[in-house]
Amino acid sequence: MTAQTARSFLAETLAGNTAISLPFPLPGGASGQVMDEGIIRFDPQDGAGRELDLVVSCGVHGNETAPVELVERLIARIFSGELKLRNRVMFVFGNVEALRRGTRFVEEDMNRLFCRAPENDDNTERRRATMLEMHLLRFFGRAVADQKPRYHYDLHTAIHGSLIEKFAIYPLPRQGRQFSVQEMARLHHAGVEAILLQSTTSTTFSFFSNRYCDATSFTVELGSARPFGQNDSVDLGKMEAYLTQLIGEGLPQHPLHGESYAAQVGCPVFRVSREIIKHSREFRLLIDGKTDNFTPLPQGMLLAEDGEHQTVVTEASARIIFPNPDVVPGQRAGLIIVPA
Ligand SMILES: O=C(O)CCC(=O)N[C@@H](CCC(=O)O)C(=O)O
Ligand SMILES: [Zn+2]
Repeated sequence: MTAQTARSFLAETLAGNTAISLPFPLPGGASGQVMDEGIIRFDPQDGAGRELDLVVSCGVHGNETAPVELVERLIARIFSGELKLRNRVMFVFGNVEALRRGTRFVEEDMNRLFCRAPENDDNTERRRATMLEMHLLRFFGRAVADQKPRYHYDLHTAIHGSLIEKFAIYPLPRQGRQFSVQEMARLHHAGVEAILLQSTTSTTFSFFSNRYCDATSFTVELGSARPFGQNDSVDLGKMEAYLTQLIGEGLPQHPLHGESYAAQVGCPVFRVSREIIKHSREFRLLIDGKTDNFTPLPQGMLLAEDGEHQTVVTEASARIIFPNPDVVPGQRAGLIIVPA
């Protein structure tokens, strides 16, 4: 692949071309390397002058294409020399086979397969999740050695309508660390309109990088899931500008005013109160599975039944996120959130 054709890293990946060698140096002076199918990393000319190391992933769900198009644009801008690197960056197209098919997953939802013991890698998504973990550990290993901050943004779009279009899930930082208001404010300036603090363990990609790579990590929901080429209504301008700044310059600092999270961050902040787990095939969600994200739930409402077990909304000012009665038993069928 030459610097010219390298612009279509996404097309090469979807075509199954993994044997890609890149010109050295790239026009802006950076070096690039394809690490694996759909995984490419770039190193700045002057590694010592960098401020942070960054992973931007997308396409962990294959039907969520707007973030994939955003990442493809960033890669093309690095190849052309228009975006000059200050920091190391690795881009990940998460579930390549699902992206080819335009489906959320092939055999199993990959965003439920991180942080597992690596045995039973008996399907496409399990093998891929293990491989992605290895690549992140390897990439961030250098930041650990150099004591540079590590960032991971896992970009998604939602299959539900949403009363708040762009929002981020913030997994609890590793033991002894706190949620950072400055990090939340950065995301708000990047177009995110609400933050969900998640204090429980999880099996998502962002939870993995947070827990095992000590990265500041977020799952970021950026609008509605649509097929490639149909994302004009998803405005990713602010997110693209933010990622451009992280790659080419460094971390913006925002003044924090006021006392509450919402005042300091500039947008509502929620915390996950409970996960609704589908334990058996008898599970019934008593609201429509297509209910918009952030829809308020009246206190006292019977929300779900699973055999004898009933889920009643006990929380005041609760809302629902990601309602999905069709997940396989054992998985989460929704989240109840409350103001933080
Ligand atoms: O709209 C939906 O129901 C799903 C959107 C989606 O894929 N969300 C992520 C969130 C991951 C997290 O909780 O960090 C997912 O379900 O994997
Ligand atoms: Zn997703």
